[in-house]
Amino acid sequence: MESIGVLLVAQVIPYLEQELNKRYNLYRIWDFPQKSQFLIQHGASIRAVVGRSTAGADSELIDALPKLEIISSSSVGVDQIDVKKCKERGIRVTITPDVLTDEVADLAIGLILSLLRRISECDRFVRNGNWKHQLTTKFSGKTVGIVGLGRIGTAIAKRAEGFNCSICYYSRTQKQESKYKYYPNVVELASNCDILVVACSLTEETHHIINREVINALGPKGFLINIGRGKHVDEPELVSALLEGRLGGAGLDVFENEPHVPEELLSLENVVLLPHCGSGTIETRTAMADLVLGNLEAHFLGKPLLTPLV
Ligand SMILES: O=CC(=O)O
Repeated sequence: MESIGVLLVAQVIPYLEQELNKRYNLYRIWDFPQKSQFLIQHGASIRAVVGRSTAGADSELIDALPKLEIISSSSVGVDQIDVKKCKERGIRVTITPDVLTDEVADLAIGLILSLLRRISECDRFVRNGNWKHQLTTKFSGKTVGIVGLGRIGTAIAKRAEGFNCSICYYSRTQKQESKYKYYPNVVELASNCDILVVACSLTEETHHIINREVINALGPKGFLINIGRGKHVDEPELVSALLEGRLGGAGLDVFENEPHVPEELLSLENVVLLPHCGSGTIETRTAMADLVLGNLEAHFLGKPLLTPLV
């Protein structure tokens, strides 16, 4: 397999990069300052692309790789991949579902606790030599509204139940098997919960699903948690709602234009800001890497893919 050309389009954990390098003829896109030059020289030898949540393969890249057979992404989201084009061209797409569900759900609960109990802020007090006691907000028993009751949304709901929270949700269609209260639109969900958690995938329909109306419905005592994608939220609207006190607070693992974080958020104490690290544990990133490697191996040996999307 050493002769198979594989293009790595994003930095991944060293283990994955080393394994890819051992097994394939690996090209790292960042080694070539002129991407267009790289594509002219090597585009025709690339049979696989490996990406992650921050970079995949858009239509332009796919067009420049005539021999591309498979895109193996170390992520559950595919918003960086032109999936429609892959279907048209018969290019397989694999992702890393399930192995990261617990991690992302754990982080959502961590964000909720940090935001409501102001754990990050209190830590900053103590580090600065202050011993300030302030009253915060209780999490146990609150109503948690979840946008998108898929694998991750369900795992968050289960964890929140452990805090005696009432759970409600919005998704495109009501889940008949779910015991949680369903709202047919996000504004109604936001009006009826204390903490709104965004856990759906990013599609054209869910782009800016959290808009001014939703934020206002959540209100000055409401909290927004986003562990999905930055583009789920109309970020300028979120920033002005926080500055104007129309929203109680926000816990954000993702931003609209990563790694850019709106300047205004940096000085607010009612926000917790994380660098898109939902699945970022050694255990989970290693499991994701193994799935990427396993999918590539299966493909090139002509075996069934482990976690195919397309
Ligand atoms: O953001 C993380 C993922 O899509 O896996």
